[in-house]
Amino acid sequence: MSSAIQLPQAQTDRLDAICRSGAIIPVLVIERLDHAVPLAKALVEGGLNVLEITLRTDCAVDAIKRIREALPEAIVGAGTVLSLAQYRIAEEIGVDFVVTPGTTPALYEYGAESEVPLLPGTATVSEVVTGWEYGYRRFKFFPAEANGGAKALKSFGGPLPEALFCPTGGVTVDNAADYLALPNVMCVGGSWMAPKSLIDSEDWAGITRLTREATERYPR
Ligand SMILES: O=C(O)C(=O)C[C@H](O)[C@H](O)COP(=O)(O)O
Repeated sequence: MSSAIQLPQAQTDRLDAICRSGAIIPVLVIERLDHAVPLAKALVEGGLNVLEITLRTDCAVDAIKRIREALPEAIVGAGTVLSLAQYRIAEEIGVDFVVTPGTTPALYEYGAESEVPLLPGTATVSEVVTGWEYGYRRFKFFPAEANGGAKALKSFGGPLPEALFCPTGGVTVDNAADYLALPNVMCVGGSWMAPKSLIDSEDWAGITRLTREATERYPR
């Protein structure tokens, strides 16, 4: 069975371009607005230009606006989108993509008709199959490590070889290799290169160092 509402192929193509432009999508929690631009610059300098800013903090929307202005070369997505209202805000501020940690049919439907592509969060095969009914073929797998890690994703590839994933949640510079070796993984997401301790101490050079370590180990 498939829904009357279908994700256009062009949106899958756009997601592919975003998810294939680097092996890693950093997932950022920005608590202070003045951290937004130096943090984004530190990551871009380390070689990552696709950034997911979680809408978990009060300043997240303004942080995205500032980063877009200061770093037009960065591809900026809104993460932790939990509702249609947040999806609309992400559209209004002109993000390049939206990421959800988990996905309801309402979010799948909204994403299929939006100009802004959705990378929908899934944790089970059933959730992937729900997205499949709306034409989705690209997904986030969250929380990846807690849900069986690379072994689980490898198993997803049996019945659903066309579904490609960005595993996120518990991914590290070391275990990223297990995911990136799978044919159904496009890239991984994670916060390890921008830990709260380094952001709080405004150690932007330290964040660039961790980012460079990751991009040198996993060049696209
Ligand atoms: O907020 C969201 O939308 C999420 O899905 C959660 C993030 O993906 C994880 O917080 C990143 O995971 P860690 O790399 O383990 O920190």
